[in-house]
Amino acid sequence: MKHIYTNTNTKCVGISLYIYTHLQYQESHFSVAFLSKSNKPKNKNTMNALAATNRNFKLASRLLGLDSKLEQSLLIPFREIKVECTIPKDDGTLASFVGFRVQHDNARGPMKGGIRYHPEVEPDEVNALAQLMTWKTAVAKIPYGGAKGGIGCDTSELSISELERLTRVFTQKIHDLIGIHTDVPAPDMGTGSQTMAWILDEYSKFHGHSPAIVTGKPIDLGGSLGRDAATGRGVLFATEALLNEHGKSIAGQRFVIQGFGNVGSWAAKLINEKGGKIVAVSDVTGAIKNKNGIDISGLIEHTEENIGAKGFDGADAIDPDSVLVEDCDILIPAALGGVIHRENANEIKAKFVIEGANHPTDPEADEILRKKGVVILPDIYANSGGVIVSYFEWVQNIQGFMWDEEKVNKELKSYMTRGFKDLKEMCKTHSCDLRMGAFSLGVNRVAQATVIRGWGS
Ligand SMILES: NC(=O)C1=CN([C@@H]2O[C@H](COP(=O)(O)OP(=O)(O)OC[C@H]3O[C@@H](n4cnc5c(N)ncnc54)[C@H](OP(=O)(O)O)[C@@H]3O)[C@@H](O)[C@H]2O)C=CC1
Ligand SMILES: O=C(O)CCC(=O)C(=O)O
Repeated sequence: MKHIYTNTNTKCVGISLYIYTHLQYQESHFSVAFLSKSNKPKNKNTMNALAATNRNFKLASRLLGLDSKLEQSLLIPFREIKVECTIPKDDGTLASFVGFRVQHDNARGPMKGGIRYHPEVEPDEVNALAQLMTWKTAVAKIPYGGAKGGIGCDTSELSISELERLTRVFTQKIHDLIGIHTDVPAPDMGTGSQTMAWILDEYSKFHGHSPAIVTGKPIDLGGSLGRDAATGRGVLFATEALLNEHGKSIAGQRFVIQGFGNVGSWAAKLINEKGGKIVAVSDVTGAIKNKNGIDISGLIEHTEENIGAKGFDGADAIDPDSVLVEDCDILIPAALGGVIHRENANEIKAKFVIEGANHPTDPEADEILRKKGVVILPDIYANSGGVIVSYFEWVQNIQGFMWDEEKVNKELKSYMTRGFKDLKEMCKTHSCDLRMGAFSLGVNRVAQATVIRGWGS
């Protein structure tokens, strides 16, 4: 059953500050880069991420008629880990960060989910994202549970060597709580294949060479062909499945994409190749618009050279806050959570919202959009392409056999197509929208596994 676990290595930031200042360092040499935030939403217009996720879970649980004890057991995380990570910065001073790994549920298999590096990483959000991973892996019907991790840090303020030291310290603190058949991390916002390579290397010092300990790693270390593009490709397949049902195709549709990192840029490229027109894009540097369609290959080159979309010649700069409400047919949020809320939901022009990001839509906005007739394809299905190909990567590592990219993409398409069919079936059975269809599909599969194991009574 689930255990609430307190890691003995965990120290609160206050204690570590005391120890270090009294050992050898002057307070001026020491910066605390992150302090745990309170249990409040980041944005006054949004519900706390965990409260919102719990709410959706409980609605699904009631639809399924789950017993209240089983409901409690499914809701409480298996284990919550919080660790202090102190590194020497390049200038010799020390900086402390707080890292988290929340392992939500393992009834269906090893827990799986990304590691996020972002200033807004805080316990409730990591908890919510871990829970979403449990339902996502179940919707995808891959043999995993759910987890998520993160470090509260601003990657733009850290050098590559500082990021490497931070990742290695974090891995040292959690290595005995993750494992190939226990909990397998992957990239998320602010992390990528290089981060996974450092985790693999550090973990392997304790446990021997272990390529399957992370997914989304470089191909040379056992990564899978197609994993880099997988979440964006999954977004494409999910969009195609939804449009097909509405008698439409990608060609000629006008898209707006918020976020131009791994998910947003791959989704843009693949949608563009299918004839979709990307009319506005944003990232942290700003937002741009071209009603005739942005040249996506040119924008990818520009972002690589200039570290951001700002200043791209082939489009006009617009207010980043307005990107979500730009005129378009399909909106793809592919950055942060809680960006669609009660203050902007009414202004959204898109007829379809495809959730590339995790938890981009606040429950109040969900309701407003539903009343407006906007169809939302929920995160736990729409962005599941990443974890599906992570599963293929893990399988390849365990088999010691590499698949070609064609096989990876073909299998991904077949998993995404099956997921959409299962999701629609659930909507029909329970007369509910796509979000509740996805939640009830995921929750039902995890509940069944829990009961069969004998944990549910
Ligand atoms: N990577 C994966 O496989 C998966 C990711 N996801 C989810 O997709 C989302 C994006 O992740 P991923 O693409 O991996 O992350 P990346 O770090 O690769 O990219 C994030 C993008 O969001 C942009 N961004 C950050 N803050 C803002 C903001 N306030 N407004 C507009 N853009 C912003 C970043 O801008 P800049 O580059 O300028 O900093 C960057 O373009 C997250 O919610 C993640 O959880 C879901 C499933 C799998
Ligand atoms: O690939 C994975 O294991 C997890 C990706 C992830 O974090 C997500 O789907 O949100």
